[in-house]
Amino acid sequence: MTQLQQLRHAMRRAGLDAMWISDPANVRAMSGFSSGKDGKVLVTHDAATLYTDARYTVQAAEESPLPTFIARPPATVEHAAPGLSGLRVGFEADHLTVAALEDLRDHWPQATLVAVQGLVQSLRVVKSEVEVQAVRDAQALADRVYAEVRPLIVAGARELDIATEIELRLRRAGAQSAFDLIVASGPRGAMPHGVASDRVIQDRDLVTVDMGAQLRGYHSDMTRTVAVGTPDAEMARVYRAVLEAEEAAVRAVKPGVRTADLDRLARDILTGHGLGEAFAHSLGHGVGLEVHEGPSLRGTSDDVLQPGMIITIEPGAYLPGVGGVRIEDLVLVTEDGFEVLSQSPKETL
Ligand SMILES: CSCC[C@H](N)C(=O)N1CCC[C@H]1C(=O)O
Repeated sequence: MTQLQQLRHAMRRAGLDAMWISDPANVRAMSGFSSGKDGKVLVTHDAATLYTDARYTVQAAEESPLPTFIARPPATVEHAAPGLSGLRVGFEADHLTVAALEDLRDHWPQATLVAVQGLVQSLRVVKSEVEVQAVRDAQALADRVYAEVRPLIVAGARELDIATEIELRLRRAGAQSAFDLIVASGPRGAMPHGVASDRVIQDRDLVTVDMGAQLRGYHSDMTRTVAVGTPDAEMARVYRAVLEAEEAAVRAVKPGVRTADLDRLARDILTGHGLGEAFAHSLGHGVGLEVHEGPSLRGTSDDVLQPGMIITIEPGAYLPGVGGVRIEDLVLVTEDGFEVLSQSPKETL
């Protein structure tokens, strides 16, 4: 079943006659149009239309099988209005701005607008073979770039130099960075989102490199923490604890497992090493058209692993004023277990 067919089933279950899709990743998922932020999709039970403007006439025709209406707002919503009279139309409450909602209300007075959350996203958590291949290719590229750049992580280099090298190599390969590159050395390692700064890497630093490629719209995500010279004994201990938690959580990945239980497993190991408080975020997340998408590997999540999900396993320990460690793999949930997509070597400290 295509994602569009799945969406129509989901719309029926939610009592919706139509769905106005504005979230860029959802626009891309439903239409194939890659400039999702400048597109909208209207799906009813018997039609689906892509709306974008004249800057994208050629691109939309090349990328999307959907009939396309080229116009700028408000002509787009005016075009849709007659067909929506008397219908219950869902909109994406976690994306549409208040102003855009007001606009829909003004132009579709005969429709009942229904706030919907996560409906299209839920159809994206299990990946098709084509999607898995796209993420696989993105990760393979990231692994290659990491191997090229790892030797440059030495005392005297700036975090920004490392990030620039990674970015340049991704660009040359026709991809781009999946997010603002995290290169956090020494005490900056205590920042889970420590994007590369002009700090000069010092001997004995641990350096956390969190990187991903975005290729054909799909993302990868991987973290390695590396040592420059001989690290402090306490940080080496923290590294081994995080590695133990990461590897144990990866090994536990299989269909039917609750993601909250995976988070608990990693957290308990870190707690056993006195690092429970230092693990300041969830164990991971799904990866696909967005770098952060479902399922959530949060302690409070009700998500359950299914074959075809692609997730990160990324425990960390962050010690303010001292430093930090994070180790992250990108993992495909298979029919009987898991496959680790990220192949870059991890250091033994
Ligand atoms: C801004 S994208 C960050 C990618 C990274 N791998 C990641 O997902 N995380 C780093 C810290 C925890 C986790 C997150 O929840 O952001």
